[in-house]
Amino acid sequence: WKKYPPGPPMLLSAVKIVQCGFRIHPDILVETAKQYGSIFTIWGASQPLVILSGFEAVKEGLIKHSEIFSGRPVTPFYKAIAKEKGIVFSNGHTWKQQRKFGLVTLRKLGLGKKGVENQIQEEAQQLVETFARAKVSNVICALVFGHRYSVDDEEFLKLIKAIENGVKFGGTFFHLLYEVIPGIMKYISWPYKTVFGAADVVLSHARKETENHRKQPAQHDPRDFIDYYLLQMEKSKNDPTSTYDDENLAQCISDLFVAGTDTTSATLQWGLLLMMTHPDIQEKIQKEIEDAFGSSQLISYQDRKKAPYTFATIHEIQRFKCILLAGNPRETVQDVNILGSFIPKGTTIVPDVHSVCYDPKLWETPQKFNPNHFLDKDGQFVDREELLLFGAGARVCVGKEMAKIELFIFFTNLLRAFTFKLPEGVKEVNTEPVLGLTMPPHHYKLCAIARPSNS
Ligand code: HEM
Repeated sequence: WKKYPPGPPMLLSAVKIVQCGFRIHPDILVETAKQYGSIFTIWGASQPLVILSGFEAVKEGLIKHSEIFSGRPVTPFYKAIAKEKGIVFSNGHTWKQQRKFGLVTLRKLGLGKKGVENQIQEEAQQLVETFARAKVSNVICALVFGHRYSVDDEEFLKLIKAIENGVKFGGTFFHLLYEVIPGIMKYISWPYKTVFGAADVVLSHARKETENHRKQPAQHDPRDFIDYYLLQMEKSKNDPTSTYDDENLAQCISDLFVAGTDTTSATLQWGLLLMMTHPDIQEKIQKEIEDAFGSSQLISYQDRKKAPYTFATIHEIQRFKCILLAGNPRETVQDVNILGSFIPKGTTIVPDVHSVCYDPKLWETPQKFNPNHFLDKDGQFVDREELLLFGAGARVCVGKEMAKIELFIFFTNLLRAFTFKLPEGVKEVNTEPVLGLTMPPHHYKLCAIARPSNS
């Protein structure tokens, strides 16, 4: 029996989870921290979970002991889905090699530079009412497959639906049941058909695109992620330590879609909802955008410096409507002592990013939407390390730069083109999140009024 940091008894943890309808509410973790301190243990579906609560504990774990906390727990369900391939659900040598390749290749393809930015600008030009998920996915399509899809392409819509279904399943009752009884599918398979089917759709699509690329090899001038990967496979075919193979490639592609679509689109959906409920802030942003770029100038990420209030608001949207239930789980790869607590090797760690977003010690008005949190007294943007929405340390989000560019360019173009209001007769909008691993708003209707200079 290993020793873990203190926390509520096993039964109490289980009761709380059941009380919440098998969907842990982020507030439970904050409440528990008040009683047990910033490092405590709760008993999850099949094993103890050590929670790091508040900025100091999360930073100490993810940044100061970056390597020790760099493992990813691979639970029975995620093992069945991702087979420990790719980036998100791999560990050790495979993870190191695939992650490094992913980062380097995304950078080569123009992450943070011109390439991907042009793609994002192109998508932003086509702002339509069904923008969010489809537009975000199309940026990844262009990067990975080398082409985009029309938003009504059936195959593309199938892919987006599959990603949505995959993400929605995380944290549900049947997900937790699988983690506790991995053999459950032998007895009841129907709850799992949709999610395994969704994983199949994404992986089959990845394999089909890979075959198409093989038929037209890039040779010396790789055009996209798949081209780079195939060249790397060829280069390292005699290296016995190589993990570059078809299965890792398909899983990397799936990872980029699944990790990069719902996160960015949920943030944008919250952004528009908050603009509807805070018309004064929306107006201020529109004025800033108009003064800086007029009504037609192409907006690039570099331009964020000319729009500090807008950039600060995007960060505040991320803080105030933190889309992560807690933070992506990690695993300790060796025994460690942090802030006086001993945590054994192989423990699942949940960095509670939510608690950091609302920590009254860090934010002037934690419960209020307030872009000033990211502005200095002269109205200039201040980047704050306490905003840990992309994780931190060895496993920090691979798409962080890309997501930042997307959020800025999509958001500014949307607000330049439209004013967002509640539809006629609607007085209120539900501002509670849909509980899950990623937490978007509930479906809502908005009224997008074309702004005079754009109509
Ligand atoms: C607003 C948008 C996004 C948010 C909030 C977000 C957040 C995160 C978080 C919290 C993690 C876990 C980090 C950790 O373990 O500490 C992560 C990992 C990851 N993200 Fe993102 N992400 C976003 C967009 C993207 C995009 C656009 C891509 C790809 C193009 C992407 C690809 C990945 C990958 C591959 C990982 C796994 C890294 C690893 O395990 O080594 N993400 N992201």
